[in-house]
This record gives sequence, C-alpha cells and structure tokens, in this order.
Amino acid sequence: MPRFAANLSLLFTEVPFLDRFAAAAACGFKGCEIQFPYLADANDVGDKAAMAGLKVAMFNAPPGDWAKGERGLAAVPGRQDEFRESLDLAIHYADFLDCDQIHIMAGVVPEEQWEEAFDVYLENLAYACDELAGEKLKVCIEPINPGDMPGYFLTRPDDALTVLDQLERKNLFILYDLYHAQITQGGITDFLEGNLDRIAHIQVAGVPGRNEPDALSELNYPYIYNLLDASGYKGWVGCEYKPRGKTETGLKWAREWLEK
Ligand SMILES: O=C(O)[C@@H](O)C(=O)CO
Ligand SMILES: [Mg+2]
Repeated sequence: MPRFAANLSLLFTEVPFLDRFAAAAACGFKGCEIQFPYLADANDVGDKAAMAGLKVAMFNAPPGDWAKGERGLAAVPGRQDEFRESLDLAIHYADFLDCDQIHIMAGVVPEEQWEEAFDVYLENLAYACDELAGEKLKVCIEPINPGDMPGYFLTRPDDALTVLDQLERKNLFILYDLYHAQITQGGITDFLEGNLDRIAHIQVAGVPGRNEPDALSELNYPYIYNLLDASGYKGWVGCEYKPRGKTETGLKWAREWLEK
C-alpha cells in the first residue's frame, strides 16, 4: 500500500501553514512534504509535524528569489557561493524537521548558457551530495515540465539519469514527479520498473490540470500504485496537486489508502 505524503504547500490551504499538519493528520495522512518551509521557524515546523504524528518526507532547498522568477540555484552560473550557503539553511531545517531527503532545484537558465550551466550543475550537485552525505541526507533532483516552469534547466527524467550516472554519488536520487514526467517524457511504468532503485521520492497529480490524481486523469494511478507495491517501493508518494475545491472534499480518491 503506498505511503501518501500530503503536500502542505498545495493542500489544506484553507488553514494557515502551521495548522495544516493537524488538518492532514485528521484526514489520515501519516506523512507530509513541504515545498519551502522557510517562512516558518524550523523548530515550530518540526514541532507541528511531530505533534501531528507526520513524517516530513521531503522539502526543497532554498530556491533563490522566487518572487523574481528564480527556481533554484544549482545550475545557475555565477551563483555558486549563494548555492553553497543555501545548503546550510536546508541542513538546519532537515535537522529540525527530521527529514532525510532534500530536493535541490536546478534553476531557470537561458538556453545560450546551458553548456556552462551543465558543468555548474554537476559541480554544485557533487558538492551538495558530499556535504549532505556527512549529515546522512539524500539529495534529490526533479525533472519539471517547461509548461509549468518555463526555462527550468532539468525537464526530462532521462536527463536526470544522465546526471546520476555522471556524478556516481550514493546519496543522489531522482524525485520522480509523475505529473511532470507524463508531460515531458511519458513511459511512466517503464521508467519506474527500470529505475526504482534510483528514485527516492514520487509525487502525483492529475494530468492534465494538476488536480486530484483521480479518474479524470489520463494516468491510471491505481495501476501505478499496485506496480509500486509489487516492485517493493519503500519511499513516499507526495500528493502535490491543486485541489479542485476543498482539500478534504477532494480526498475521495485516497479514501482506501488513508488510515482514519
Ligand atoms: O513539482 C513541483 O513543482 C515541485 O515538486 C517543486 O519542487 C518545485 O516547485
Ligand atoms: Mg513536484
């Protein structure tokens, strides 16, 4: 049975962020993920997760200046010092949130800089893997479709495999977001069956629309969940979608998996 993690950046937004942990637990979630926890104190976030009995399965390293359109620093030439400093904050939060894996975003890079950006990406990820290995943390990279994030540097799961092959780091994994992967590359079940040992975290959402992962999606999610179970997937499945209405009303798709 899949272990679902409520994405508290997109779900339960009917209540303030720090109240979402209890709201998710009340609906039966045992895990959560957070895109960017940094607006709240690490201690408060960790306490709220612990009090709600939620495992924090994943969060993102600081993305740079989100309001200015930055979507990560790892592949952005000239921002290496800032990238390295951002890891210190991510490690601080990982400690308080008791979370053992961090998604490091590549960033938006003009196409003419992509050749230089790839070298910067490899250098920064190697540094991050070595720094986080010392803290017993995993580094995850997530291909993101260019429709949702124009100009984002890492878009295809096969390109993420190339990065893992080049760096050969034991603590470097793919965050396999099925919503993005279906849009950019497809072949979801082949990729899962062929690379499950290189996938530390999975996220789901309906395609198209990024709403609930239910029968209105072109992906047959119950089939995928059964495949994950049969394949022995031990990670979490992050519910990273935009509810069509109230979060709780939209959770009908998860009823059979969420413990009450
Ligand atoms: O899919 C996404 O957008 C997220 O998983 C993320 O980390 C960037 O917002
Ligand atoms: Mg995602």
